[in-house]
Amino acid sequence: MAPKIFIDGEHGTTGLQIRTRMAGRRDVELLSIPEAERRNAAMREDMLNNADIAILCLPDDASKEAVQMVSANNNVRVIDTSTAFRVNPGWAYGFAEMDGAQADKIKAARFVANPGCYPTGAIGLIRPLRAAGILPDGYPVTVNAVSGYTGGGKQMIAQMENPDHPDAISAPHFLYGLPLTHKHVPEMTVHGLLDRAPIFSPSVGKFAQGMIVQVPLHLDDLAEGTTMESIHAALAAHYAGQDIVTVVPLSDSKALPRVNAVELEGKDTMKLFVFGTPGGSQVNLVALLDNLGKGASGAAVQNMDLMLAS
Ligand SMILES: NC(=O)C1=CN([C@@H]2O[C@H](COP(=O)(O)OP(=O)(O)OC[C@H]3O[C@@H](n4cnc5c(N)ncnc54)[C@H](OP(=O)(O)O)[C@@H]3O)[C@@H](O)[C@H]2O)C=CC1
Ligand SMILES: CC(=O)N[C@@H](CCC(=O)OP(=O)(O)O)C(=O)O
Repeated sequence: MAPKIFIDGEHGTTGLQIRTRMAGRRDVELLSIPEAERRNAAMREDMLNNADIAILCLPDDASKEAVQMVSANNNVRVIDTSTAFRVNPGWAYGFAEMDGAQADKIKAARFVANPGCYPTGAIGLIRPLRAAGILPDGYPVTVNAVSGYTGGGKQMIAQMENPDHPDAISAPHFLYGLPLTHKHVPEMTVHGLLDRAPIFSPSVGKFAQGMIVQVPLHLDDLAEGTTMESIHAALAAHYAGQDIVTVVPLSDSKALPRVNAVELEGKDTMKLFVFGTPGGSQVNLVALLDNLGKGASGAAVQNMDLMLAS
């Protein structure tokens, strides 16, 4: 019998994209409730407890309630796409490529926390350099990023697309998270293996799906002898043997005049770049992804497939 999957929040931005990715799959059975009943707690509880895997695409508080609804039922495994459980040690962090053991942890887990979109890029760049001893303790890491507006869910989509919305946003590009306390900082710190929280400055552009995450570094303050080439080699070695996270060869990135935030729209992969001048003293590490692809829905489906393979 095909495993049963219930997407709680299936009519929201992340949920809809997961459903689209599952369309036509015969190896799983999708449980569903009508859009008008999406907040019907009794129906949701019933679906949640009849699923083999429940994928939660809800705000944090609703995710916590949903986990309560299934906590006593060991037959149900959970993938949560919210921020609620990402630094909870009882949950496997759903970024399979972040180190060699992570895919097996996800396969075996009952509870999997899908990463945030920005942390996917930031951790993808930082963690291999911490693990290789290139990025030393105490380094003042900064993370600057731009996201497509779908990252803000149904509410921000309406604000950006409907000029008559009472809180319409007309800016083509804006900074937010200005108090520097964005909810993704703990996750970047813990899973980036950082001993010091990064300064994180997010922004949104007037495009639906896409994301650029930048981590600029001074080579003089890294492990002795670190070069642009050695950083690239460490990233390339870390991500060898799979094709979801790729490290763009230096010979290719050197020839690029610009990086297009929407290049990977609709894709579930991530590209990493090392920019700078050979022999120079600085590099800019860049991650390119779709906030709803590897940054959310694509990662959730990848995690579901790993769990089903166990
Ligand atoms: N958008 C993105 O790029 C990313 C989103 N995420 C995370 O995914 C989760 C979902 O976000 P997103 O899809 O963007 O949000 P949306 O607002 O687009 O969708 C959320 C859905 O959940 C429903 N919902 C809200 N509260 C409840 C409740 N109490 N009970 C049942 N259903 C409820 C909403 O219904 P209603 O329409 O009635 O409000 C809506 O259908 C969030 O935790 C978000 O942080 C993670 C990574 C990236
Ligand atoms: C553009 C935008 O608003 N982005 C969201 C993050 C999207 C994401 O990764 O979702 P989680 O809430 O699940 O972490 C934000 O900054 O809150």
